[in-house]
Amino acid sequence: VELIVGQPYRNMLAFASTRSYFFLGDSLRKLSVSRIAGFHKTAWLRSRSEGESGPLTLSSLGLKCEVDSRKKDNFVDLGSLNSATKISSGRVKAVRNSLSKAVGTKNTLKIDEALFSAKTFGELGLSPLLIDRLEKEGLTVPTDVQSAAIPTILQKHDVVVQSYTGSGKTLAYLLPILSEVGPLKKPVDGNLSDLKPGIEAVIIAPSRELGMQIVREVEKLLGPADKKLVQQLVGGANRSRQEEALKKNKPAIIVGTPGRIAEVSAAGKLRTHGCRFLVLDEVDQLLSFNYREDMHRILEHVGRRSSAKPTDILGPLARRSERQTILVSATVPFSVIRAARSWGRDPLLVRAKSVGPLDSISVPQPTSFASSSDVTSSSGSTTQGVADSLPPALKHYYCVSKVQHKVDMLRRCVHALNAKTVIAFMNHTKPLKDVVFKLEARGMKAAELHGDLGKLARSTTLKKFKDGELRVLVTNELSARGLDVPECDLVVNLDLPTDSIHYAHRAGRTGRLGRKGSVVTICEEPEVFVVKKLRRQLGVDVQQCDLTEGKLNVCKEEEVEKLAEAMRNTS
Ligand SMILES: Nc1ncnc2c1ncn2[C@@H]1O[C@H](COP(=O)(O)OP(=O)(O)OP(=O)(O)O)[C@@H](O)[C@H]1O
Repeated sequence: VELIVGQPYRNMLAFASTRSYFFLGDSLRKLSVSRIAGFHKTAWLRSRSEGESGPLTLSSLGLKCEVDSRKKDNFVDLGSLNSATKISSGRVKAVRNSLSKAVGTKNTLKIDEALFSAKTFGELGLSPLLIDRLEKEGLTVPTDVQSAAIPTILQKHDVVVQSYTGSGKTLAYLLPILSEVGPLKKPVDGNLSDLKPGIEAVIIAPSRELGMQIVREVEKLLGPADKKLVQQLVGGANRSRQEEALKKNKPAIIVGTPGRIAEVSAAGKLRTHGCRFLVLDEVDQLLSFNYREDMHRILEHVGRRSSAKPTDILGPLARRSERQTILVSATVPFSVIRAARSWGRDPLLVRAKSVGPLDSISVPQPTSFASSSDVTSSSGSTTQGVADSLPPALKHYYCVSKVQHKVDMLRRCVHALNAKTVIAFMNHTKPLKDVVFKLEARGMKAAELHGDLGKLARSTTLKKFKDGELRVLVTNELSARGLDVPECDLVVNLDLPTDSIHYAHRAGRTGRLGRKGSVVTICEEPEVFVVKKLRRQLGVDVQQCDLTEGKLNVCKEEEVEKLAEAMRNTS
């Protein structure tokens, strides 16, 4: 079945989540060579060679419409499933109300509500109880990716959900699950209390902070009386307490990190064979080497085995399980597509305005560059065409600086853009402290955030940053995915990201929900070619700028070469 969402309106941007994470803990567990070797025979092995492939990403909004209309012959209008409605002034008002309710008074950056989908949650086939809950939470209008994903998941398809950062992917998979599982599910023959015992959904996230964020979203929807029906199994927390809670609360939904879930499962304390849903959030991250053994176990144990026999070629992971497999990320390299084909049954690719078979996707050619030796690509591959994973409202700049002036450049950049909430990325942990020291010395409130800090220090720093007590958060790659601070209006790359995927996730920390945001990459002169390469891969205009007289000035094309020449002469 090939479908296209009949939405006449432009893409949406969802709310700010508080997804933040660091890759300490259970991802760093030792791997068994023999397990990995066996594992390599499966889809994982194939994912290794994915440097030869590119990501399948969202088109920018304007381009998207073109792509959709070109592919129209191959797609069916989702509007036939859900009568498309026009956004009336009343609808816009409802969205505005919904947003202001949900955003609260703290957020000052403007959200473009016109980018929200025209549909209401009520039109998507969700359970009435769930719709009531959503309304109570001030959520009435689904984002485009939710409009596309919810009916598709409810129709029991395996899916890969892809849309740009901050576009509401979490609810896009949580809502159809909660519509089928737990106390908010659709009544069966009018019987609301038809609750099945046992775990019905397992959601995996690559870090404990991200896992906890998802838990909080589920708890919010379940309400205080039923919040124990979701159980976290994240690393860094007391395992025996988690196991006790499992026994006592008999949760329907498990959210956790690969290491901890695999551990508890291996200890025989987690019964997931009756599980109906398996979600891998930030799936391309979960395909990385560190998670292989744990993910292998999870894929093997979640969901009842169907009678289908494994094929010799694909190995045990190819065995079809009766669970529904949902893979989610803003960036979907070919490794994800391959994994989806191996683990799912005729999976569909769900994007903001379209739903189609994975086979309908053409795979871009490989591109790759490495600028840092100890930062690995999330998927083990670099890819091209990730522009569709970037929030469309973002503005991208780069400026050239000598390495010793970078922090000063960052400070000037913050002032020039009058940025209030800034995330500065570096590739390594060690220099973060020095940057903080220099910023503080110049009167700019800053703090470092990385996985080597203790749990308490991390949460305190993050809270301070979210509360506006810090202006600049200096962090490393580990914060690039999931960290959600809606007020973040500037991302600065003090070191070049490893590849376009890393750029996209770093950049995605700002400009969430259609808010304004800028990304400034500060690079040395010899690195300019890398930025230009990134610019090509991203398909966005990364303009060269300089910072003089307290202003960010975009360099005119003819001046760019002169500046480069001047830099070469002074060095
Ligand atoms: N329809 C909606 N209306 C209002 N708020 C929404 C809606 N859908 C989601 N949100 C809120 O938007 C926030 C961001 O959504 P979410 O974290 O799912 O984005 P995402 O696409 O997963 O981003 P990322 O890829 O960066 O993780 C969440 O806090 C969620 O509560």
